Amino acid sequence: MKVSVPATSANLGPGFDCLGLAISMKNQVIIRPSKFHSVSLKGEGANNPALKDNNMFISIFNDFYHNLSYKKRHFRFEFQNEIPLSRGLGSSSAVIVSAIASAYAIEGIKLEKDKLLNLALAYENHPDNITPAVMGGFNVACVQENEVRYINKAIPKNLKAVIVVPNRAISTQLSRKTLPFKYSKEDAVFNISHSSLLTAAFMAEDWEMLKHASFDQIHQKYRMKQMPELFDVQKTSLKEGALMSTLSGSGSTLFSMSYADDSKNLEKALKLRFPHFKVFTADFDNVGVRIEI
Ligand SMILES: Nc1ncnc2c1ncn2[C@@H]1O[C@H](COP(=O)(O)OP(=O)(O)OP(=O)(O)O)[C@@H](O)[C@H]1O
Ligand SMILES: N[C@@H](CCO)C(=O)O
Repeated sequence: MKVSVPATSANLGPGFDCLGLAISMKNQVIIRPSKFHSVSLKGEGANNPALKDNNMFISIFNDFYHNLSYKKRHFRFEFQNEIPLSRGLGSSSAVIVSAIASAYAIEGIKLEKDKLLNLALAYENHPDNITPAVMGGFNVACVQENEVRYINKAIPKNLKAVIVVPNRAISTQLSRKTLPFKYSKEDAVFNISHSSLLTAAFMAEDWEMLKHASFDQIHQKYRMKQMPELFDVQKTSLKEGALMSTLSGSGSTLFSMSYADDSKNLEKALKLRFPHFKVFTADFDNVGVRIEI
């Protein structure tokens, strides 16, 4: 059985904890019944001993599997990870979503995507990464009485993600601690209006509007101060043809969106200017979690 989940970029500037989209890089796991428990890790995190000894995927998988199955079976887990850890590309959401989906799939129990999303919410209480991880595409989501309410829209092929991954990780938990406890009415109005305009721009496919809508007052500047070079990455991206350029999730990655025709130049300019960071172009993912029995 094979499950794969795409990377995600959350917040998209002003949409703190509510906007996110899926990117075509994935974490994949193959699970087979086996005589003994065993784990193989390739790609991102392969050299991280914590992922072998105390793996979040395996602990979530076991929680669900033991509830769903009366059998006591062992498995071999083969992980192939493309999503870098703690860089703001939804690595934790990918783990949560794939672990829950795998526990159901291995027992042959059908799990609707909406139910999967709501189960994932117990592990990540903001829905902006888990929703695109499950559904793909662009998503606006909020939580009401422990349920995710969302609207989803596919992203056309003529747009690309241009991604700058710094060489330093930022944990979401720590990055949330850098944010103020209170905001002014002006900052609240700024973010509500920009987030609404950005959502409308995605729905109407008015890509030029992203150049005006993607600004934020409530989280990016506080977080980016931890790595001031990111302000420069953002400025360079917007100057070199990005439609929008935002801190991806809680950082440290900078996500830009551009027309496919402009993406090569943008990638080249960023590679030249920031040779110590990983820069690449990716498609968007409009499918979300994939399960092959
Ligand atoms: N492939 C993986 N296998 C097991 N655990 C993982 C894996 N990827 C991430 N994790 C767990 O998730 C943690 C990172 O989560 P964190 O929320 O800080 O970053 P992120 O999800 O990459 O960023 P963001 O939520 O901003 O997009 C890691 O410290 C590890 O515990
Ligand atoms: N909305 C979340 C995304 C990262 O998990 C944050 O900005 O902290």
